[in-house]
Amino acid sequence: MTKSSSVAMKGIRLVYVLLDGIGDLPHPLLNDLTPLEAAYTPNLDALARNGAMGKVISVGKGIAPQSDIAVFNMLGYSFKDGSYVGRGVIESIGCNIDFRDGDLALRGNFATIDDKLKIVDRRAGRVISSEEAKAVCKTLRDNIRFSDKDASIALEPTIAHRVVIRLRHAKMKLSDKITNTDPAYDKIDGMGIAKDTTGEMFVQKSAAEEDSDQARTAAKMLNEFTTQVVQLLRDHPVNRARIAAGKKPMNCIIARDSGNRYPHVDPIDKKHGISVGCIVDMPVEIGISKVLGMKMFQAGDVNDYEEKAKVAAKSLKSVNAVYVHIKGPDEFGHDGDARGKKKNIEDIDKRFFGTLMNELKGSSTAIVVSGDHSTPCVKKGHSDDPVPLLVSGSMVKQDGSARFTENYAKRGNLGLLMGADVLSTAIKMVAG
Ligand SMILES: O=C(O)[C@H](O)COP(=O)(O)O
Repeated sequence: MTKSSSVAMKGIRLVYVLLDGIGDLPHPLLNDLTPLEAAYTPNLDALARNGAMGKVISVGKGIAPQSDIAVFNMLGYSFKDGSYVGRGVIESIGCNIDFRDGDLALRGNFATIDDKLKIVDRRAGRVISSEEAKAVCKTLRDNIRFSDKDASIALEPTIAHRVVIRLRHAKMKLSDKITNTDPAYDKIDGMGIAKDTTGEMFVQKSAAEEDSDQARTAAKMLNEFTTQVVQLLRDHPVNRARIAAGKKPMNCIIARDSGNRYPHVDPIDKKHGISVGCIVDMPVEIGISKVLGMKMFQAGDVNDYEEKAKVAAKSLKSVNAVYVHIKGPDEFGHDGDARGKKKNIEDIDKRFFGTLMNELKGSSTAIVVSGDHSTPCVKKGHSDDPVPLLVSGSMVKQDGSARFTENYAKRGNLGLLMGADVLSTAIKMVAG
C-alpha cells in the first residue's frame, strides 16, 4: 500500500450495514414484488441515487449459508481451505461459555415436538423469556447424566429460542465429525447450510461421520443429551405454565453446527488496514466480532434502531469503519411473513437509516448496505439467492440506481461480487 493510499485509508469514514436475511423473492401477497420492492424506503432510495449497486453471493454459488459463515465472508474471511470451526464454537465465544480445544460446542434451539419426535416448531413459537430459558437450563444442568463418567455438559441460553451446548470429555478430544440432530441444516466443511424446511421434520439421531472413538463418543453424548432433555422437559413446570397460557412447550433441544477448536485468523484491522468497530446483538455476531478483534459499541437492544444509528455515527470518532448488524428481516423470512418483512424494512428505513443520514449530514461518510444471505418468505429459510449491495457517498460514481432492491442490484455498475471481496472493494472505492 503506497503512503498516499494509507493516508487516504486513515481518512476513511464508512458505515457497513448488513441487513440479516434481506434478500427475497416476489411474493403473491405483495403483488409479486419482493418485500424490498414493496416497502416504502425513501432513505434507502436516496442513498441508492447517491451511489452504485451490485449483487453479492455471500459464500458460494448454490450455497444457502447461515449467518455465521456468511458474515465472516462479508467481512473478508472465506475459510475456503475448509478450516471453518462451526457456528457452535462462534456462539460459545459469543456467550462466554467455558470452551477449550477438544470440547464440542453446538448451537441449539428450544423446539416443540410431539410424542413421536416430530418437530411441531423449531423455535417453540419464538416467544421464550430469559427466565423460562434459565429455569429450563438449570433443570437440565442439574439432572443430565451421561453413561460415560468422564463426560460432562455446559448449557447457556442466549436469546429467545437459542441456546449453546458444550460437551466435554475428561479423557479425550471430542470429534466434530458428527451429524446434526436439527434437520433444518446440514454441515459441509464446517459450514451450516440451510435445507428445505417446508415438509415434515423429525429430531435426528446424531451419527459419527468418521471411524473414530472421538466421533462415536461425541455422537453418543449428543444423543444421550437429547433423550434426557425430552424426558426432563416433558412435564416441566415451565412447560405446564406455557401450555396453560396457550403457548407451545419448549420440550426439546435440537442441535447443529458442532465444532471442537478455537478459530485463529488475522484481526480485521490488520486484514483491511483500517480500524473496524461493530454494533451487534446476537451471540453469533458477538462471537464473530470477538474472533476478529473488533471494538464493540453498545447500542440498545435488537430493535432499538435509532440508538444503533446514533452510536454508529458517534463511533466514527474512534474507528474508520463500523459494521452494524440488523437482525429484523431474517425472522420474518423464516416465519414466511412477507407483509411483516415489508413493514420491518420500512421501520429500519425510517428509524435507522433516517436517523443515520441525519447524524452524518455534512460529513463525507460512505454508507455501504447489503445482507448476509437471502431468507425468502416463500421458502421460510435461507436460500442461495444473491443479496443486493449498495455503496453510497459523495466519493462514489453514481450508476443510476434509484432504489435498494434486488432488481436494481442486478443492473448496477458493481456487477456480481463474492462476499469475501465486498468490504475490500468498498474500502478501495471510498479511499479513491
Ligand atoms: O436466528 C438465528 O439464530 C439464525 O439466523 C436462524 O436460526 P434458526 O433457523 O434456528 O432460528
